[in-house]
Amino acid sequence: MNEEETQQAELAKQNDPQNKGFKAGFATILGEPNAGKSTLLNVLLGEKISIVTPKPQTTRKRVLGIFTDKSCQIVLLDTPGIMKPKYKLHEAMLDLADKSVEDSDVLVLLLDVEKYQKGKAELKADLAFQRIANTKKPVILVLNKVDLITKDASLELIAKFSSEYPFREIVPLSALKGYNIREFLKAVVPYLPASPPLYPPDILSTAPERFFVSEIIREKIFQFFSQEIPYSTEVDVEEFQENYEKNPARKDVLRCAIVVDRLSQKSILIGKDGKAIKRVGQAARKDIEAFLGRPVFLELFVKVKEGWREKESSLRDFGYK
Ligand SMILES: Nc1nc2c(ncn2[C@@H]2O[C@H](COP(=O)(O)OP(=O)(O)OP(=O)(O)O)[C@@H](O)[C@H]2O)c(=O)[nH]1
Repeated sequence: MNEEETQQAELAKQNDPQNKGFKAGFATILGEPNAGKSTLLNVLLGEKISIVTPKPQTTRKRVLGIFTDKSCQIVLLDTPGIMKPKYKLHEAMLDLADKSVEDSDVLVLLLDVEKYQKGKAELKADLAFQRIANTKKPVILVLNKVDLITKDASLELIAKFSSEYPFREIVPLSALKGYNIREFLKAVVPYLPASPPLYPPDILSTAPERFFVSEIIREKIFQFFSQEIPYSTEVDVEEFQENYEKNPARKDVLRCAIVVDRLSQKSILIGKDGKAIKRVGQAARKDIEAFLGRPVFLELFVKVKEGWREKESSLRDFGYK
């Protein structure tokens, strides 16, 4: 669908009397790094649209995931994991999270229950909770990863958290196992305003394809490199030639820069005889082709932008501002 067709579909829907009783609105998912926000978003949408890795802080920009069924549309705002800011990059990420909160009808606080069982951690120490503790918006608490604790432990936590804050609902679930996802939807929908769909029902996200391309490459870097490399890296899709649609004998061409923070990181990313970057490229190309549903030629190269995480201009270029 081109932009004009999308707008027409939108208008047609707004005038459709069958939309009576429909609810639509924005929900922001907040949690500390690794709580499972991206996993939840992906299971809700049934497609891998937010990157998931076992390392904390892999989500940086907010992804607009859109869940639509017969009676509702939930526009999900995925926020970066809430942490103590160390770099300007982190401050910009937290500003994005605050902006998502402001734009929401309902907030979803996600906790990793394993951290909380047997009094190991306290709700008031959770950085995501602190960020929204004074909000007037309705907050739904999601206890994620209940597959890792006993039923009794999960009931104990529900009782404890409900005495600590007036959560509108508390939903125990497992995003990874897909357990209790329906309950989650049922908890969110009452807090959405009566409204026709805000977006056409067949789209899952408003982010452009090049965004997903860079996210997939970033995911591979997180998988294949350790220590500070992934956290110092940004991926910039410099060229996206869409050849395949016009001529299926020609692949789309993607030229992407992996931007690093320091010169010493460049040789690590490239690896001996270019082996490391080749591995990233091969794995990313496979996933990009699966995501786009067409063959691509992927060219990766490394660029050094000294101290980019601290520079206002670089943060703006990469869309954090
Ligand atoms: N056992 C279990 N593991 C889970 C569950 N949900 C997520 N995980 C795992 O927890 C890790 C972090 O999940 P993510 O979805 O990337 O977490 P996130 O909150 O988006 O993390 P950031 O991107 O760092 O903000 C991954 O290894 C997931 O597989 C769950 O319900 N049960």
